[in-house]
Amino acid sequence: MTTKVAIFGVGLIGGSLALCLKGKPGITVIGHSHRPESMTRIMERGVVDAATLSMEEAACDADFIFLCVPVGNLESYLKQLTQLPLKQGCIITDVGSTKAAVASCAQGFSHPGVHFIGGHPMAGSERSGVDAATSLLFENAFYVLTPSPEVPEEAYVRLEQLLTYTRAQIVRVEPMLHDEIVGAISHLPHIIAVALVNQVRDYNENNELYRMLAAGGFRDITRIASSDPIIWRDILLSNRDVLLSLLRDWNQEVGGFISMLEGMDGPGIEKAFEKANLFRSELPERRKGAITSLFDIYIDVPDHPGIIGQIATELGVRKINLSNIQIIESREDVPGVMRLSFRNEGEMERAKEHLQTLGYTVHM
Ligand SMILES: NC(=O)c1ccc[n+]([C@@H]2O[C@H](COP(=O)([O-])OP(=O)(O)OC[C@H]3O[C@@H](n4cnc5c(N)ncnc54)[C@H](O)[C@@H]3O)[C@@H](O)[C@H]2O)c1
Ligand SMILES: O=C(O)C(=O)C[C@]1(C(=O)O)C=C[C@@H](O)C=C1
Repeated sequence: MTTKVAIFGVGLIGGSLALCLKGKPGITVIGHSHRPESMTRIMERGVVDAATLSMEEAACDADFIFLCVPVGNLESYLKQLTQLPLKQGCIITDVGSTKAAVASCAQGFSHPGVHFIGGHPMAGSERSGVDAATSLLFENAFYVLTPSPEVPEEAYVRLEQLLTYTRAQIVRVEPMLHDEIVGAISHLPHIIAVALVNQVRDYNENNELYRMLAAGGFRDITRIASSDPIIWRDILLSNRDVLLSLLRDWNQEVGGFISMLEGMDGPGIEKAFEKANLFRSELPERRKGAITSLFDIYIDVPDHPGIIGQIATELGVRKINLSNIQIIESREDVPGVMRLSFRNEGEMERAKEHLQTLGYTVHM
């Protein structure tokens, strides 16, 4: 029996999901695109089994429908879908970065025998489009599902099972709570990054040295300022009330620093850094296998062609078996981080020791 998965919006997230599912036993992935140019591109990249511009063709007979379009388009896609003859038992889900708005909109559109379950993979990138898609995107990340109480447990479990191919860890959260939390840990940081870049951009108008000297700290905190404007316009507007409240709190945080500086409050500044340092060190290690028990190390590497081959050869000659190797967040002219995965602790420790003797900085 074939499971048909339809993906509407085959960009970064839709394309990555497609790559996780395509080729898996009994699964056929069909991509829907709203523009002929992107349809050609998704076929060229080979992320789906078939692609179509027709909503009906993509949706008809689908067992699962993933809406991977900007948040501002979700309502219109849902509306159009519910007017189509969908398969009994079909599960419609989305990947939007806010959950309350789509949940309330889904309440309004009923389709007998079809269930809507909101979703949000907590993984992404500042890049967008199908060219940035990768099957590894969700590995070990959290994947939030926000089913309403009416969704039968059987449907929830079916979606959860399909999502095991992403290798993400599923968590169930109420839509509004999701928006409050994700507002603070994702949406507010995007606003801060953009505001900071624009502040420095203004100073740079009068002095190019700002741009020239911008180094690690500025780049680390502002990577996400390069995110897609349309995607983020929609996210921020959709989580407006939460963000207004978070921004007021943020003003207080900023005000705290103003007071400490005005009052030459050294101990206060120290305490702020200590508190932040402690909380940050307790964040779950995003890249470490919560599900798989991979043994990973991270090394800083120069971003130049051939570096993967070089490291693999170094380990190969010492008969240290790698199970995976990946460059993470590789950016122009700054060191990239390479993740090396091993099947057991022994191999990992030997690799760590050897790479350190070669002068690499190794992080666990
Ligand atoms: N970027 C991230 O880090 C991230 C992470 C998790 C979830 N999300 C959510 O995933 C969804 C897709 O984001 P993405 O990063 O994959 O974006 P993307 O730009 O890479 O992909 C969006 C896709 O939607 C298609 N699309 C269909 N109708 C459209 C329309 N009317 N206007 C614009 N595009 C349209 C585009 O062609 C494209 O294929 C968004 O809802 C976003 O909130 C994003
Ligand atoms: O890593 C990034 O670039 C992201 O922006 C990913 C990120 C995040 O803020 O953590 C962005 C939006 C999502 O909805 C989920 C994840």
